[in-house]
Amino acid sequence: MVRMAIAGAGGRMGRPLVEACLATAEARLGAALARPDSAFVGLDAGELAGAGRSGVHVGSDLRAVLDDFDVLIDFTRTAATLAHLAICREAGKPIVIGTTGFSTEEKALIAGAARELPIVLAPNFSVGVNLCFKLLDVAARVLGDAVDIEIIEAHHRHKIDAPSGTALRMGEVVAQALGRHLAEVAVYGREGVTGERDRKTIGFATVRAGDVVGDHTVLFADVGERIEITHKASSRMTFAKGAVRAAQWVYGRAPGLYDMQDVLGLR
Ligand SMILES: NC(=O)C1=CN([C@@H]2O[C@H](COP(=O)(O)OP(=O)(O)OC[C@H]3O[C@@H](n4cnc5c(N)ncnc54)[C@H](OP(=O)(O)O)[C@@H]3O)[C@@H](O)[C@H]2O)C=CC1
Ligand SMILES: O=C(O)C1=N[C@H](C(=O)O)C[C@H](O)C1
Repeated sequence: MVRMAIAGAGGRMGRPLVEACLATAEARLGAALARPDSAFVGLDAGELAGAGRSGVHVGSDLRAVLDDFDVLIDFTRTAATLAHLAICREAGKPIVIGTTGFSTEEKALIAGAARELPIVLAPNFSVGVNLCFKLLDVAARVLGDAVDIEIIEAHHRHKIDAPSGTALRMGEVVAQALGRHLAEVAVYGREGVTGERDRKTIGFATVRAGDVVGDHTVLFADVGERIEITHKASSRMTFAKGAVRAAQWVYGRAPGLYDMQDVLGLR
């Protein structure tokens, strides 16, 4: 039985995370957290998630609940996740991080903490997206430098980072398969007289609209044919179930930086 704490319990991901945790026989909801000034503090976390009474009330101080959980699941904002990570590092608590939008320096900080702590960091916890990462690697190796590669993603109007963490990881997967460095070949949007396309570039296009949960397409376009690998999420529960699975998997592991490919045995 793994006891889990959910950060950002009132958020779009926080609520399905609480629900997924409560619905998993081998997991227990140990704690739920929100900002100190949040109207959710004091509410029953299960009721807030629409999953019925859990007996766990939303708190606002991670240090105060350290004895109540084994693994923290954090899908919040970069600054909040890094603050929670510092506390987990002191306390030796594993952490599952779903937050996206970290800078290179912030990713290095997380990697540093993983020398002392088991951490699962993944831009997408769905099984389908992680399968797509494998398919993209194969597609890029087979198609090679003959094709133009473009990554198109769409998300809801509230998303604050772009391109999505998943789109960036897709870019890294195809770039690595082709022996390119994403930082050198990425093109983030186009405007004006751009000139002809340089074959080695990997283009990103971002759509933000309505309530789109998360769509990703990688387009491999040759002359005469094109291949599209697409994933569409229709429920956040797919991410939440994956994160709860990751929390069960990471508990008791050696320190290290893991991702969902490790959890699913896809590496
Ligand atoms: N890896 C994956 O599979 C997925 C990752 N994500 C990522 O998860 C993150 C959250 O997304 P989403 O749930 O849509 O966002 P929301 O804005 O709905 O939720 C964020 C939550 O974090 C809380 N929060 C923000 N700042 C703090 C803080 N300083 N201290 C404590 N709590 C804080 C918010 O509280 P308040 O509302 O009071 O500000 C809110 O409850 C994003 O980075 C997103 O990209 C999303 C889906 C899947
Ligand atoms: O913010 C979201 O909603 C999502 N963010 C993740 C990302 O940035 O890749 C994953 C998912 O697509 C939903």
